[in-house]
Amino acid sequence: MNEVGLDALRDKLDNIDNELLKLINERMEIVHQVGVVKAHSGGAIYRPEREKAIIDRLESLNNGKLNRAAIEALFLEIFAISRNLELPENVAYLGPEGSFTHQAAEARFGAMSSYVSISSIKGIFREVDTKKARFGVVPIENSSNGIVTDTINCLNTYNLKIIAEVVLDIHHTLASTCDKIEDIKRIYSKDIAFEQCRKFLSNFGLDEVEHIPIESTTKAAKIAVNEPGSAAICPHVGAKLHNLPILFENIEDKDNNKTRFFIISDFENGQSGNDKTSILVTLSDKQGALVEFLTDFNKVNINLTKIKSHIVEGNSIFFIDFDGHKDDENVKKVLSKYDGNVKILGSYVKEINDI
Ligand SMILES: C=C(O[C@@H]1C=C(C(=O)O)C=C[C@H]1O)C(=O)O
Repeated sequence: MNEVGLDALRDKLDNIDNELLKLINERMEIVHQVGVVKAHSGGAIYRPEREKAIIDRLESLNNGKLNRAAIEALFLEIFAISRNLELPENVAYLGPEGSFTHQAAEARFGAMSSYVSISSIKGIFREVDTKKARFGVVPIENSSNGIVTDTINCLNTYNLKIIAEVVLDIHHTLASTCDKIEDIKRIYSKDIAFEQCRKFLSNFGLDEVEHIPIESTTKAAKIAVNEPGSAAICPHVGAKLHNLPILFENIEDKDNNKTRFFIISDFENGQSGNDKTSILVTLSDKQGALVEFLTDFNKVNINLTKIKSHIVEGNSIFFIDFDGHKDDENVKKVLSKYDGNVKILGSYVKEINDI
């Protein structure tokens, strides 16, 4: 292409960008007005169900080159920036920087929000409970390692709400300053990451070297970069963040390794038409109690998507997910029977990428 053609195309782009800027600013002005209405009515600024409805509508209208993922990436960033102009949002995540939870937080809250790295799940609940952070992001389960008990315990103890779920595909890398695998004498990572990469480690004789479990995979990269003879199993972003050369990508045993995260806050979502609800249930210690509970859900046509038993202070409780919103008539009906035994943890928009 000659230079004249390029200049003409760039002029077109400049004009489009000028229009986009004008329109986005106009949009921000309206968001501001919505913010004023909400301030009067006491409504929450962040409305995931409304954001989903906008993305669904845009996807159905779309006849250009953008796919759903691209529309989502663009608009979630625009929503996050709008909300942030209204009310700067502090988001507490299970740190350190670059952790999978940090990635989940950024996927939802965009680049403009302010993030606080917290070193424990309980610390995140405390941060949101004391209103130091508006939102908290915590892992709830991994497809290979199951439920995260600390998160269940905190959901049981604190009166906070799950307002959204995020599911991330989890990929691990082996990163090290060593040029040869044989030079690796020890590997740092999180305990569950060692579990998830067992086959890879054994195939390369790395099950024989010392495995040092630490609290986060990104911290593993930070340590390994300063320690000759060591390596880290960490996310791609973690290795990049600490300038640790990546030797192997995607070393996890299962290629559909996923982690589900909850976003917690202190408000409840309205219905979106495509919701999921999480509850904790204590059932009486008599024969058939669980069967009766499940049958009751079946009778009102509620699809249970997850049921996990969990022990809290010696008592068995069930963590249950089902399709529907807590304000749906059939949900209200069935839950009223178990009043006192059920803690509703939150109703939120169901993610497409399920675990
Ligand atoms: C503007 C609103 O508030 C927030 C911002 C949104 C937006 O930018 O479109 C959508 C939903 C909310 O998270 C709203 O509720 O309509």
